[in-house]
Amino acid sequence: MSTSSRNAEPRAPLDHFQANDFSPYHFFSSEEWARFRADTPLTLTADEVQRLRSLGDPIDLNEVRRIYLSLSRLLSAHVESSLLLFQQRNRFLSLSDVTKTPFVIGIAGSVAVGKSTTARILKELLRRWPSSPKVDLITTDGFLYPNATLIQKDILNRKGFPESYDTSAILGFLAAIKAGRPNVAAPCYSHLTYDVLPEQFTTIDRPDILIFEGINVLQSRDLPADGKIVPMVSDFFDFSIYIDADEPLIHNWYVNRFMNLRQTAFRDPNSYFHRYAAISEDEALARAEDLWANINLKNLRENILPTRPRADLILRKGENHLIDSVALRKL
Ligand SMILES: Nc1ncnc2c1ncn2[C@@H]1O[C@H](COP(=O)(O)OP(=O)(O)O)[C@@H](O)[C@H]1O
Ligand SMILES: CC(C)(COP(=O)(O)O)[C@@H](O)C(=O)NCCC(=O)O
Repeated sequence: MSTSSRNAEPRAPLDHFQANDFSPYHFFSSEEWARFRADTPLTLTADEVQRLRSLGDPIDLNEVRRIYLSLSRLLSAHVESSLLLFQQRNRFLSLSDVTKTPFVIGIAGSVAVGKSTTARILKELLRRWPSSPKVDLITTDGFLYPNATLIQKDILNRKGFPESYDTSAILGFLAAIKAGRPNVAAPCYSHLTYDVLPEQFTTIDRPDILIFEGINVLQSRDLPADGKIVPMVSDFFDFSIYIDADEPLIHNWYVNRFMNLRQTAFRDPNSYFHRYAAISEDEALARAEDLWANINLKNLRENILPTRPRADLILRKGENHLIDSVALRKL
């Protein structure tokens, strides 16, 4: 069937999900993936998983066992190899007294796909490894320009698009982390006030592992006209994960979450969306659909999904947020 109509839904490019000899990925069903956990112990309880999950994300202990234990085992192998390589390079360069800098894991994907849950579950699993590494988690929303700046630039309705982030600040933050600097400050964002929190920072002090999560972490920058060489955010990553799902599913998760937030967070008078707690269900639904279609879906198609082929690992979700397949980049 031809899809030449201008109104036709563009199809997500799923080519790298079709296993073939030329694909840079290995593909696994969730059942195949689950077997790679081997004897990795389950170190989280059902209560802990419930506390870690975001609103609307039904992840449970079974999903942690099925998907996250294999991931934890794989990441453990990567962290170990990175340490080994670091030691071998120091021997090669006759360096002593050099401290290993953090292993950085990037997590990308659409708004409302469940990146925060994945990031929090991973953080807890990794810090419970026998070596007890120090694991920190930072989200890129703190690096959004404050609403006042977005309004001044007339791009409040482009929140989440590349131009709404202070990318130089992100690069500066990651460069400092990778240089092993102590007490590196990251700005904080509040989904309640829908704005960056002025003068509020999280301090990151030389963790063993840093998880860096956000819709934009695998994006490249336009090359500056002055020919200056600029790194990409992902140049600082040792491993990257993309959380994937079909558009209609993410659309449902976004709209359902918005409607659920009306009964919870939006009731708080400090919520930026407080006014949507009081309007009719139909009006609220129309607002959620509008935010999805005109901001988040647009951003997914234009700026987020195109970064998927850069990920080392793709976790693809089906109905109910359950991961149904996994793609792992071949080495
Ligand atoms: N308007 C809002 N008010 C309160 N919490 C929100 C709001 N929007 C999103 N959240 C919460 O913020 C977190 C991040 O959501 P989001 O940025 O969409 O990424 P993801 O769903 O991929 O984790 C989630 O825990 C979500 O439930
Ligand atoms: C802050 C966000 C860009 C999400 O960033 P994320 O934490 O997913 O990296 C998003 O939640 C957002 O505010 N989008 C703008 C449209 C909306 O209000 O949903």
